[in-house]
Amino acid sequence: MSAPRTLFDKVWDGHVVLERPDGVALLWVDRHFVHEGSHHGFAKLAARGMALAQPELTFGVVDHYAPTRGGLAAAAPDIQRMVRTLETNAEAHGFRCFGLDDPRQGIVHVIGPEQGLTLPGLTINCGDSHTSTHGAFGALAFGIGATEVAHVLATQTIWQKRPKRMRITIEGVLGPGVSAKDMALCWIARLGADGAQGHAVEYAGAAVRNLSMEGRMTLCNLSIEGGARCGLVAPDQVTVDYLHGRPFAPAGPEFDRAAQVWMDLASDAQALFDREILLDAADIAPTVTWGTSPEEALPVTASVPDPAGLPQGRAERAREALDYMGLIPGQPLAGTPIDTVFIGSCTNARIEDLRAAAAVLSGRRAKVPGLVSPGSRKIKAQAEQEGLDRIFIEAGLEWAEPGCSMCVGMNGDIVGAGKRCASTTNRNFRGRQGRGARTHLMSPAMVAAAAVAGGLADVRPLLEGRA
Ligand SMILES: CC(C)[C@H](C(=O)O)[C@@H](O)C(=O)O
Ligand code: SF4
Repeated sequence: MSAPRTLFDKVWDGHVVLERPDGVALLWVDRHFVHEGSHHGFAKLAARGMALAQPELTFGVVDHYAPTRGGLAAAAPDIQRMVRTLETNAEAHGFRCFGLDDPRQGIVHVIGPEQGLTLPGLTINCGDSHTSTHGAFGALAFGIGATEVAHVLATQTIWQKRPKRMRITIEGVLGPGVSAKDMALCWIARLGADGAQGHAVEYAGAAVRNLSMEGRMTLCNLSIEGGARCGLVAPDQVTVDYLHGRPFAPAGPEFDRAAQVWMDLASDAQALFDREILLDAADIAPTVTWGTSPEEALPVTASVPDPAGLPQGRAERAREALDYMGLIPGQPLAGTPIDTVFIGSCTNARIEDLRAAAAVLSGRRAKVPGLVSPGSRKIKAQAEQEGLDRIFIEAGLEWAEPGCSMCVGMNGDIVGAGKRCASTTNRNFRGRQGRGARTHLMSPAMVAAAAVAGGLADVRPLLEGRA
C-alpha cells in the first residue's frame, strides 16, 4: 500500500513531468489564465519567435483594466491599449478570450469557476496572486510571475519548489453575520501575513464543509494574504453540484465519471501535514482591518490597537499604519466615519456576496456614496433578475459593470486621497485603492452595514428580524 497522501500531494504528484535532484519539479499546467497584465509574457514569446504551446489550454479575460462605467471608447488611451493588446494577442495566438463584449466576461478568478474551466484535480496558473481562489475546487492553483507566464505560454509547464503542507481546520458553526471573509481575516490576523509562507494550505473542518462554493472561493482567495502558496478545499457534493451543467465542465456520463474521480481527491485519513492549525468558528466575529496589511484585522467590536502595547518591530509598523489610516490608538473601530464603500473584486463579488450586501441594504439608505461592481457579466445579469440592482440603486449606490475596478484602481476607479473606504476586497496596502486612500477590508454584509451607518459598524444588529 502506498503512503497516505494529502489532497495537495495527490494533485501535485499527478502533474510532475520531471524532478530535479534538488526536488524542484516541472509540472504540467492544465489551465493557463491570462489577463491584460500578461502582455510581458507574450512579448517574451515574440522576442524569441516562439509559438504559444497550448492555445486550447490558454484562456484570456479582460478584467484589471475593464472600464466599469462609460465603456472602452471613453476610457483613457493607455487603458484602451492594455485591453486591445490582450485581444490582439488572443487573435494572433488563437486562444479563447473573454473580451469586453463577451457576455461571459468578468474577473478571471470569478469566471474560471463560473464557466467550469476550473475543475478539481487540475493545475491552474495565472500571472496573478489571487489564482489561489481556484483551489476552492480542490485544484492546485497558484499565481506566477511574468517570467513564469512566458514559460507556461511557451511550454505549458512550470518549475516549482514543492511547498510544505499545512492544514487549517475550522470546526463548529459560524455565528449570524459571520462569513468566509471573517474566517480568512481571522486566521491571517492570528498567524500573520507571512504565517503560511512556503505552505500549501488545505482548509478543513465543519465550518469549511458548510461553506458554499462562493464562500470557499473567498477563503482560498485570501490564502495568499496569509503568505500561503495556495489554498485548497477537498471536493465534495457541494463542489460537484456547483460544476454540474457549467459550459466547459464535462457533460453527460463523462460528468458522472469525473465526479467520482473528484470525490476521491480528499486527503487520506492518515496523511501528515507539516503544520496543523485548529480554530473554532464560534470564536470568529465580524472582522475589519484597521491597518495597511490584511493581518492588521480585529473584530469590529474591538478598539484600534495601541502601538505602545506591541513588541518593538510591530509597534513601529502599527504606528506608521495608524498614521496613514488616520486612526487614534484606543478609539473604538465601530463608529469610525467612512467616505465611501466598494462592493466588488475576485474576493467578494459573486452572487452570494451581492445577496448578503443587499439583504442588509434592502429598504435602507446608504449615508455615503459607493460603487457595486459584480464579479462577472453573468453575475450582473443574475443579480438584476433577482432585483438586487434596484436595492443597491435605491440605497444610493452605483451599479457598475464587472471588472477589478476599485480593488486596484487600474481602470481609473479610485478612492480619493485621504478618503476612507469600507471595501470587500483583499488588500489594504498603502495606496491600493488610489494614492492616499484608506482601505478597511471586511465582508459584503459588513460593507453594507458601514454604508448604512456612514461608518464602521457591526452588521449583526441590522440583521435582527431579517431572514
Ligand atoms: C495586477 C495583478 C498582477 C495583481 C496580482 O498579482 O494579484 C493584482 O491582481 C492584485 O490583486 O494585486
Ligand atoms: S479583483 Fe483585485 S485582487 Fe482580484 S485579480 Fe483583480 S485586482 Fe487582483
